[in-house]
Amino acid sequence: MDQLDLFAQQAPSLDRAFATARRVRLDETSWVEHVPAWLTGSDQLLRALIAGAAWEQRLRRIADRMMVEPRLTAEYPDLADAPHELLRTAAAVLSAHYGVPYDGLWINFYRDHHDSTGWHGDWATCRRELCVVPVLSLGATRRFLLKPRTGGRSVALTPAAGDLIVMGGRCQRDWRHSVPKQTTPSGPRVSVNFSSRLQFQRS
Ligand SMILES: O=C(O)CCC(=O)C(=O)O
Ligand SMILES: [Fe+2]
Repeated sequence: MDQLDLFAQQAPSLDRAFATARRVRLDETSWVEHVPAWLTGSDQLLRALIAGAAWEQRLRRIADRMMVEPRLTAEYPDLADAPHELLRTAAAVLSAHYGVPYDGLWINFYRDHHDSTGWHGDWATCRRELCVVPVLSLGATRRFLLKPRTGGRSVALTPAAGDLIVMGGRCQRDWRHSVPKQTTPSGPRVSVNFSSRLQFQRS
């Protein structure tokens, strides 16, 4: 086994202290936090999810046309069905830290740099005024952008493998987020989005 394989097979470890967290205040009531290297040794998890998650090709209505989403998605409304034990541990650590009981997941697979997700707010999973939505990145580094719903300059984050992005406050109402296509070739990326039934209910 060479150095690279040894590194790739490093045992996974979660930073329960969130020591690297950097919070960006988007406006008076919205924020986003970037936690670099929150999960180290994430390579095995990436491979297990690509190989074993229940991937579906979804359609999305844009204007009056149904478009094939340029990514695959696997949804686990019940955390008990999560396709990897480490995701249940991650949900428990996030719940303790952010004070929200995460009990479900949806996972996205961006097969290469052509895959993307357009500007949106997470309506289906956040109907409360204030939500905390963690997204764990695995695999290739891609740009994660946020911009105000009413327009204006975007804020760019570049989550790498094992980084956590957490959107909070009124971010799902007042801001939009996206993962744009890029011209530079990239390998696969998987994002794990944590949901909570508590946040489904309107407040
Ligand atoms: O892939 C990401 O980092 C974000 C995914 C996302 O925003 C979503 O699925 O709602
Ligand atoms: Fe989203």
